[in-house]
Amino acid sequence: MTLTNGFDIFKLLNKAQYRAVSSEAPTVAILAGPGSGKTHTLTSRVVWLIDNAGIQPQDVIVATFTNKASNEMKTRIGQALGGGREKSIIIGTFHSIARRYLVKYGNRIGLDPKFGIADDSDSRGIITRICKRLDASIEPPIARAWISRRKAKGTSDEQIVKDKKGKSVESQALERCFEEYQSQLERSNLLDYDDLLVRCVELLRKFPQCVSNIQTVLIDEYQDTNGVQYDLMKLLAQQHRRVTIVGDPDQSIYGWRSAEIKNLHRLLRDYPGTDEISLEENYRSSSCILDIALKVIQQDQERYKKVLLPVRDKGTRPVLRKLKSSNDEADWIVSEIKRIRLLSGNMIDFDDFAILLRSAALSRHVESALGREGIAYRMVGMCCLG
Ligand SMILES: Nc1ncnc2c1ncn2[C@@H]1O[C@H](COP(=O)(O)OP(=O)(O)OP(=O)(O)O)[C@@H](O)[C@H]1O
Repeated sequence: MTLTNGFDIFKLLNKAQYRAVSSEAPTVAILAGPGSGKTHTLTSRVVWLIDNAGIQPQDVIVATFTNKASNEMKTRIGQALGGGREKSIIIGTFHSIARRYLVKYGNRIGLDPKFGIADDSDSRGIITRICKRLDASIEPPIARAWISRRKAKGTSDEQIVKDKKGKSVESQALERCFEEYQSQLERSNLLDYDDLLVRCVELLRKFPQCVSNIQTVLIDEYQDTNGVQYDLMKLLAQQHRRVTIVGDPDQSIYGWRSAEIKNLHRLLRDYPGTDEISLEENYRSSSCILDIALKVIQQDQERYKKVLLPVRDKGTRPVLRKLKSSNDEADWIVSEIKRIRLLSGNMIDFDDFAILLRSAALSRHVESALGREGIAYRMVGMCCLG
């Protein structure tokens, strides 16, 4: 399959990926494990929908979970489509897409178009002040998480029933804090991140014509959507009900941010006839790594079952060592680096090794051990993994 500009981005697709990219079904669910080319497939589907199925770029919405992912996707789509056509596609995080519609049409639901955004630290500050003033024994971080969870739930029928049941156990102090927080935001013409989604849902429910041009909606990392994001996805796609999602239920990392694994079943229920496609080949890891990862994850009896077949060779068997102290761990890591380097006749150099830490605070012992052995190292991305 060649594009109108003669570029053949599809030649790199395997059979299952190709089927997903060119599926004629209105709704497509691509469910696959890590490193199986999900993002690559989603990007190619956007290109196919525009170049092959004739959908106009400005009628396509692609939602991702980070700005970085959006930018990368835009670049890749741009390279394939050419002619700057990617510039008209609405690609962004759920929040940026919601903000865009609210700026344009928010006055229809009584929003001042000059609204500001309360970022995390603004929200924290407002809630801390309210908690102090209320003099209730609620911790501001708990109140904040509760408020955010409440907004993120969305408004599906299941959820409303649950909310009604839950009301009696919700503490009055939290309710009060919630109300005060909302009126403070309103007085200051601010929306927090959750409000962007909630208000956009309200807008699109009342004024579906705001998205009447939208032909198709594609979602990356679908496993991380929460209730309100699901509502938003449905509303954005309400005109033609054409949705493509890619995700890996095993990789859901936003449980704490109300990501709902149930959203997958909800999608299959709400969009009967969804073309379910699994990508089984893994391009990233050796079979030894995949075997161990599967053994861990398969302990979850309720997981959505899917296969992961290595394309790469067997590789080296991963080793799990439990040592008595952080010092012992650090010494062992350094001795392993030296051993492996020696075994390779110094072909493997120090900058071929990476040591991953769950948090930067854990680096002290490792850094001392490396220092003792005179091994130069570089600390990168002082950000936690866990
Ligand atoms: N058909 C293919 N042939 C060769 N390489 C491929 C193919 N599909 C994907 N890849 C490569 O596999 C790697 C993983 O691709 P990609 O990032 O799209 O996977 P992913 O499933 O989105 O990963 P993750 O689960 O981590 O988000 C990339 O280096 C990509 O270029």
